Amino acid sequence: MNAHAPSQPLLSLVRLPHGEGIELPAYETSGAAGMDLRAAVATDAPLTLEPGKRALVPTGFVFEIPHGFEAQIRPRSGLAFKNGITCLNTPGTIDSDYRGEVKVLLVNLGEETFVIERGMRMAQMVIAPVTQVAVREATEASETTRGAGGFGSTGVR
Ligand SMILES: O=c1ccn([C@H]2C[C@H](O)[C@@H](COP(=O)(O)OP(=O)(O)OP(=O)(O)O)O2)c(=O)[nH]1
Ligand SMILES: [Mg+2]
Repeated sequence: MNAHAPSQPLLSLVRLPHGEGIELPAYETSGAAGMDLRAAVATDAPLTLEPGKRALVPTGFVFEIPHGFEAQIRPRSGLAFKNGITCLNTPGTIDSDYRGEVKVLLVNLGEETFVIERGMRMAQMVIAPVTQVAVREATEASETTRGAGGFGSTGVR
């Protein structure tokens, strides 16, 4: 389901040679927040991820994120729960001006070796609006009730 309504921001994808035959990212259900990303590893060379090891897994695409948005690469909860596979840098940040291949930094926090095969839905991507702020240096910050309290200052109950 990749139909484009005129008011929707448009994500353009440029397929790389090793992405040939990989399905485009898509929302799996009508209310899905994320689109699943598939692994563009070679069919005859699946990626073996030993416990404790990490790997940068290709998606096979250059993404042109619309200006004013970012893509956040996040783990899939099923892979995390069943296999201990997660994204090391979650959420990974894809800038709207990035024109390289999007890759997913997976890490195996499980006890078993995990094999990533071509076409496997390995992670998901959420497109989110970004606000770029103006920055200035100031001599003092405004007063608040919280003040400098943090890191558990309000308790747990
Ligand atoms: O999971 C990720 C994270 C990043 N990137 C790409 C797209 C992103 O726009 C670029 C830079 O990412 P980031 O800013 O997180 O990395 P950095 O270490 O700060 O590198 P740079 O100095 O290139 O910004 O790398 C990915 O393909 N996958
Ligand atoms: Mg950066």
